Amino acid sequence: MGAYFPLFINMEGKRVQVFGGGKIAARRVLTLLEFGARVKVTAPMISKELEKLAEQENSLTLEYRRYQRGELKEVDLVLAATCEDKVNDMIFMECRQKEIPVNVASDQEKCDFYFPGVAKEGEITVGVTAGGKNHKKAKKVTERIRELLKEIC
Ligand SMILES: C[C@@]1(CC(=O)O)c2cc3[nH]c(cc4nc(cc5[nH]c(cc(n2)[C@H]1CCC(=O)O)[C@@](C)(CC(=O)O)[C@@H]5CCC(=O)O)C(CC(=O)O)=C4CCC(=O)O)c(CCC(=O)O)c3CC(=O)O
Ligand SMILES: NC(=O)C1=CN([C@@H]2O[C@H](COP(=O)(O)OP(=O)(O)OC[C@H]3O[C@@H](n4cnc5c(N)ncnc54)[C@H](O)[C@@H]3O)[C@@H](O)[C@H]2O)C=CC1
Repeated sequence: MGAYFPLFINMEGKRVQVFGGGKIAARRVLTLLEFGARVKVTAPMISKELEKLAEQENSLTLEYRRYQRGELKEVDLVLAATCEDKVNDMIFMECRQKEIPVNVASDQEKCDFYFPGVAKEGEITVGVTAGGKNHKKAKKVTERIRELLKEIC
């Protein structure tokens, strides 16, 4: 497959539902909040990091429960980041059926979009992806761009 086009989306007020409340969810929720999204995290266990964040951020709500098949409605974007591959697959299938853009953290084949490494300085925003093929390289490049932006912006 060819490279994914870097579309820059207005996330202000968009409703994002994140399944899973672990390490990966926390990193991504933090990024989404910076861009003005309204985020709901649904998971039986939610990390301390996310709990602290929810105390400070009105745009973040936490739901302590498992994903339920058929539950998705009035959602603009979904991230499936549970540690259960089967659950992530079920979320993926429901999103496909309801035409909700979805990212499955455990399976690069099941991503309508990749979650980029983000470098932001003032009005400049850079998103980095290796097209699902090399998250380590994406991370390295993002870090270098962050340094560069600090220097020149
Ligand atoms: C395909 C993608 C799917 C998606 O969009 O969900 C995906 C998939 C996977 N990542 C895995 C592991 C890790 N990913 C990271 C970090 C990042 N991963 C990110 C994006 C993406 N990761 C998507 C596009 C990737 C691309 O562009 O090619 C970044 C850019 C953005 C973000 O997640 O915030 C962020 C770096 C930016 C930053 O830090 O700023 C770390 C932490 C670290 O490296 O420190 C680890 C821990 C492991 C380690 O350390 O090895 C595994 C598990 C299997 C494995 O270990 O290989 C899979 C599953 C699979 O590959 O199928
Ligand atoms: N894309 C990426 O950058 C990376 C992706 N991964 C993948 O991401 C996924 C999550 O990784 P971590 O955050 O490290 O896991 P974690 O173990 O820290 O968190 C897992 C979360 O899933 C929740 N969960 C379990 N069953 C659930 C259900 N039925 N419904 C809703 N939530 C449920 C747990 O309560 C917990 O909050 C894994 O599938 C892993 O393979 C892992 C590393 C990096």
